[in-house]
Amino acid sequence: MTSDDIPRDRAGGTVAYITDEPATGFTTDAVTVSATDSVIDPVIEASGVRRRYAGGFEAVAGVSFSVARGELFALLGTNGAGKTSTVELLEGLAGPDAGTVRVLGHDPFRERAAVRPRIGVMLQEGGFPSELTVTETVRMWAGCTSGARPTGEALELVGLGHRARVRVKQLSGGERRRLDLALALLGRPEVLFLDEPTTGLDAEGRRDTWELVRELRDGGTTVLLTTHYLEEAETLADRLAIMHRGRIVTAGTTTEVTAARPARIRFELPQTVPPARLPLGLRAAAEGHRIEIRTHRLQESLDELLTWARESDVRLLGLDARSASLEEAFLDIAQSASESERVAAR
Ligand SMILES: Nc1ncnc2c1ncn2[C@@H]1O[C@H](COP(=O)(O)OP(=O)(O)OP(=O)(O)O)[C@@H](O)[C@H]1O
Repeated sequence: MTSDDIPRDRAGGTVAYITDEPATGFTTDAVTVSATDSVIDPVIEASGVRRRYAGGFEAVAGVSFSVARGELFALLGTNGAGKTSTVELLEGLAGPDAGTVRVLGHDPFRERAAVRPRIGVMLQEGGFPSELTVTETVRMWAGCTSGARPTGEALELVGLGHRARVRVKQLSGGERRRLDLALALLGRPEVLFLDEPTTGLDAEGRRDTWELVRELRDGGTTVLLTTHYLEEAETLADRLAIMHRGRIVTAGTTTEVTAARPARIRFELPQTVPPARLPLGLRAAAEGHRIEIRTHRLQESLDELLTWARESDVRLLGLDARSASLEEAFLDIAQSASESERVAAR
């Protein structure tokens, strides 16, 4: 890497990469990752699944993953990556154009009657009759659900007990999401599909929902979650997959997904200390006093930096060192995907 390649951060400082590290970019156009390895007792299985819409656009282009009983699996992805299109196949709302889908050992589309009573579905948009009250809506739904929970219990579960008599049209966006969740939980499902369950919820509502989802998972419910909130996936998911343009480009536990990304060390040098004085292995371009170092050897790099600072009597201002987050991994994927698309378009 030459100094011309060194990107500037938003604060106008310098980003230095430890150069003897493995490449971290993804080749999202070429890679299709399978997340089916070593899953014992799979409850949800997708194998080589494809879905094409009218006009021939392939929204799901060969997706494979499995979810074990009692596991919480998160499907993440860029906008339009194909998450909802995939989940709808698992929910039995459509059949795949190729590949196989199994839920609780059945084809959810062809054997809908065997699967539907055992799953709970929270769609991205519920669409309730707006004139009914919250209670009437739950009762109506309970009429089509075998072994439904009592209405009050379902509403208390999602923190809507105090809104029971309110008309649906008077609920806030966040309250409607909670009502959606109450309906998905009515039949005490073995498998729960949650499509962006906390969109529109405030911070407290989001945390309450996380708590509830965690309790359900701990009670043995298998959960497939799609979300745009990376913190949500990081907090809840046992494993996750990241989709882009119809394919899974990386999958695993949060630790596995972030392990390949470099950690960051940030600090500011006093104005009297030029960056060129940094040890050779950590040296940034000789401009700017805000330094960001990316490294795959966080402990060694930090050790080297702190030793140098102590021996040179230099105070590192605002020192911050952290491993890669899921958000960074995600942004890495989105960025390298756009770059490979730009190259392909040339
Ligand atoms: N009924 C449809 N007909 C044609 N194209 C569709 C249809 N539904 C979705 N698509 C397209 O398929 C692609 C995948 O959409 P999908 O909703 O599955 O993505 P997503 O990952 O859930 O997106 P988001 O995160 O933005 O909700 C998008 O390009 C979308 O425009």
